Amino acid sequence: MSRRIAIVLFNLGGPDNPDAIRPFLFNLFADPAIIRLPNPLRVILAWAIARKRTRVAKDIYAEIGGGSPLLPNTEAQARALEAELADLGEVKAFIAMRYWHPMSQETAMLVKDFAPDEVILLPLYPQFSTTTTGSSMRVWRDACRIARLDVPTRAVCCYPTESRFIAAMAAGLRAAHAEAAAHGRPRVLFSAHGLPEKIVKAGDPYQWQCERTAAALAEASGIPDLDWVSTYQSRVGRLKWIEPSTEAVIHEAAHAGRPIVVVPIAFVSEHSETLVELDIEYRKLADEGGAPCYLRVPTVGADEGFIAGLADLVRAGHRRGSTCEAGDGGRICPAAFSGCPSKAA
Ligand SMILES: C=CC1=C(C)c2cc3[nH]c(cc4nc(cc5[nH]c(cc1n2)c(C)c5CCC(=O)O)C(CCC(=O)O)=C4C)c(C)c3C=C
Ligand SMILES: [Fe+2]
Ligand SMILES: [Fe+2]
Repeated sequence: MSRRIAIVLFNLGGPDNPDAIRPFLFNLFADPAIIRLPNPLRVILAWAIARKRTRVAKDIYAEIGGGSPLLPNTEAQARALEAELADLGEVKAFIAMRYWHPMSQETAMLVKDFAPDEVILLPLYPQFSTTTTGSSMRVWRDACRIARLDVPTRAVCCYPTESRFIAAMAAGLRAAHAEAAAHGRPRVLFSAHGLPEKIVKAGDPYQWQCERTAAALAEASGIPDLDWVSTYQSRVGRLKWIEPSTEAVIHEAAHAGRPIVVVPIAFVSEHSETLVELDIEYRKLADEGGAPCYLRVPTVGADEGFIAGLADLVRAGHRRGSTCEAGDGGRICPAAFSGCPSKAA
């Protein structure tokens, strides 16, 4: 009989309509991985921040029809991955979003109904952060307990330099760079979602992994003398976030009259942070600063090579247990390894 394998794709989730924005933001700020305060303080603060942020967020999501396309885009990746892995057995890819539906508890019930022989957790975050993959793994474990889902589970923690992910992004970079080069020497920004600096100082490996992705991508592009820099976008709140900010570097490059190419390296599909922040807000900044050209490289989405790379990670997890593509003594994903549910099959 063929093996039944459930793949659980982790992503952040996004509000699917304007009324979902406030509860989505509440869920985000109530996460102890995001706001590191004890309860009831955290929940009170989450309620207040969500209330205040809702106005800004409604304007953001209004630019893309009032809701996030993250779920349909993740569903397309799920279907592509199932097709790519059909030879392993009966493979079904489920989606567990962290802050909006379908969330881990709903998904754990669906996985239980599927009755798999094995579960493989696969974050749609190439770089590990305690705020994203770490947080999703923690709630997945709780959801499994509640759903009484007790199946051998393996986890992929991260894949910051996975060769086919990098190759797919490099192809997009080469195309944008060639177009921008008609206007002068392009300034290339490898832009990742930022984090409060204190989370990185507490040991989160995300920034270090983002820099490895950027370096791998610069190298794989094969563009001689590429002028690139790692930057961080999407700052919210009053804390100090990691630098340099994507906005500041765009401002500087635009005022220097340079063509600008922005490559989102921590997102693997399109949503508000790419379609609004990068394509509308930062483009405006570049135009106003006088940049002769502003191009944003698309995310990999359901690109054939990228999906094949994810499939390789699943196959490695299927064979060996918890996988770490770098395998460098734990530096790359310490939290994932001490925390991810992993049972010998
Ligand atoms: C690499 C991925 C991400 C990290 C790391 C991350 C950390 C992080 N995010 C916030 C606050 C917000 N993020 C918001 C949207 C959002 N964030 C990510 C990814 C990462 N976040 C994605 C993919 C999205 C888009 C969701 C969608 O539109 O579908 C938002 C909501 C939008 C807004 O109001 O700007 C907030 C708020 C914090 C505080 C944080 C780390 C501490
Ligand atoms: Fe975010
Ligand atoms: Fe790893």
